[in-house]
Amino acid sequence: MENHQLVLVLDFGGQYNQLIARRVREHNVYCEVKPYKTSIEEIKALNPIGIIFTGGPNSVYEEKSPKCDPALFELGVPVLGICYGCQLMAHTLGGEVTAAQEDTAREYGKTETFYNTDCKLFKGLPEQGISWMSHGDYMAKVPEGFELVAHTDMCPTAAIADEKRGFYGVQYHPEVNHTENGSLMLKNFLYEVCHAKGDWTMGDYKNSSIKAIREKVGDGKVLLALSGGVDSSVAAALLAEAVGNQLTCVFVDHGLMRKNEGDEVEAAFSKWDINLIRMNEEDAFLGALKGLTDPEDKRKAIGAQFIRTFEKMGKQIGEQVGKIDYLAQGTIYPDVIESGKDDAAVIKSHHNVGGLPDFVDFKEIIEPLRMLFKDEVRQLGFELGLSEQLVMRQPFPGPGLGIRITGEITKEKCDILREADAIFREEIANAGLDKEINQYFAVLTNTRTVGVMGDSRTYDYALALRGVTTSDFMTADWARIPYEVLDKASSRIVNEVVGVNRIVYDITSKPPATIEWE
Ligand SMILES: Nc1ncnc2c1ncn2[C@@H]1O[C@H](COP(=O)(O)OP(=O)(O)OP(=O)(O)O)[C@@H](O)[C@H]1O
Ligand SMILES: O=c1[nH]c(=O)c2[nH+]cn([C@@H]3O[C@H](COP(=O)(O)O)[C@@H](O)[C@H]3O)c2[nH]1
Ligand SMILES: NC(=O)CC[C@H](N)C(=O)O
Ligand SMILES: [Mg+2]
Repeated sequence: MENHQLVLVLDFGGQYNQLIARRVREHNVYCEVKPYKTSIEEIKALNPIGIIFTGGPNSVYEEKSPKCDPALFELGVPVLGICYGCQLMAHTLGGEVTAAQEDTAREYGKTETFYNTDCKLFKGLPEQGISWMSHGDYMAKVPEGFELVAHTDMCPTAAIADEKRGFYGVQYHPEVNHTENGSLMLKNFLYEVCHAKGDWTMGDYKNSSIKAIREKVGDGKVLLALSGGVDSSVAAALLAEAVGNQLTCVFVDHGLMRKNEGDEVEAAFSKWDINLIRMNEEDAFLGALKGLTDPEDKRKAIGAQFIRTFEKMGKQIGEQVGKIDYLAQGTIYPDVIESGKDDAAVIKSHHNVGGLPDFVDFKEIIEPLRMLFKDEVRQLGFELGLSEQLVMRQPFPGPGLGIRITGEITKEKCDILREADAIFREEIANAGLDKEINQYFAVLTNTRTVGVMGDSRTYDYALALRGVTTSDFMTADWARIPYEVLDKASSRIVNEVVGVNRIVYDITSKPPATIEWE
């Protein structure tokens, strides 16, 4: 996004890093998160208007803890350090950080904090408020040139500033909601200190993406993987606007779709002015999954089969329209992060990122939404004129029922799950809860349990129902679905679906669980 000002977030392994990026973008400034190891050359090339250091689990005085290049402080670019980032700045510039002693500060949670509102960071804000703390280390000495600009009862160094050089550090977490006015403190850093123009809006993003796609693709041809979900539909609308009929969309019916999904997608997109091809690949996908039980193996098999199908389609379509160089996908930021980008742990390999095979037979993969969060994608969808019904759909993962069946995947299990899931979704819709619950579905466990039906013993699958509320799908809470709705869904499923004799409801949040079971 070379047309926008950029704030760089350097990631030291904190828990709230994505939240920092969100907050910055909410203030209309484009922001990217990069690993702390990013070289000084790369940072210079990015030309950021400001740099934010995140928190992190380490202690700066330990030899092996992540550090930054001191040259970073010579760039003339303002820096805001948060928690570990603040301690690192102090440590690097000649201050001293130690483990907190009993009479100094070890603070956790909501803490009354006093601010010096002459400092730019706190300009126009109240002198007192709650901040969210999470630290066991303490800045015993702050570097030369710095002043103390906030304190708590326990901690004299709740915030430090060297306003001349534009360096600020806060011991608390301004990015979390628990910090009163935290978002406005970040805004002050962006506008008062970094002099941001506020040039990141979805309208701008749309226009500059369209321009960038046109420049890249020229008169080349693009194959877009269209699932009918929110992300790829928004990507399709963007590409259609950018390159018109140089675009062909392929919808793969992999046999792991929900009930009637294939027909619905085909019907919905037949109204669009795009070339759409529906491809039935059930045998290929179920074949690739045969005998696999480990979730990561299954995800990787599905990811690889997707690409093989796209390559096959690329060749076939290429014979009619000319060679296809580009494969486009609706990959979004959480897909990238959760697949273990940079130093983050691999949670699960999303089929379109970590599940990609090593070799992909296209010149390039185009992913115009790769830097966006889900709600930003939705905003872009509205900007492109897509209907609310499409933009606000609940997400459906690319591997489909493949990650909702534990153990080996067979056609029989897919059929059982399809029926049960359709009933659950119907009951949620009947209860008018389909907008409130952000994602809801059934999961077929690999556990069979004993039941009694019509006076005889059954030994069938236990099925789980899952419903979550979330805005960004990075964290989620389980939905408090009324008992009557669960009751209706449960009794209908055991009565109508052969092969299921027990229903459980999943009451775990994310973290510690994830939304999908695999
Ligand atoms: N059945 C499919 N056919 C073609 N492409 C697919 C299919 N399933 C997934 N993809 C590709 O993989 C990408 C990632 O899938 P994902 O489910 O995250 O996104 P989505 O389906 O577009 O949106 P949503 O998250 O709302 O379901 C999609 O954007 C699309 O490019
Ligand atoms: O396209 C996708 N390919 C995948 O491999 C994949 N894995 C999870 N998801 C979806 O991502 C969101 C977060 O899910 P988890 O909490 O299970 O990681 C939820 O919305 C999941 O449905 C996927 N989507
Ligand atoms: N949240 C953080 O960044 C913690 C920083 C450091 N590990 C401390 O305990 O003080
Ligand atoms: Mg999807």
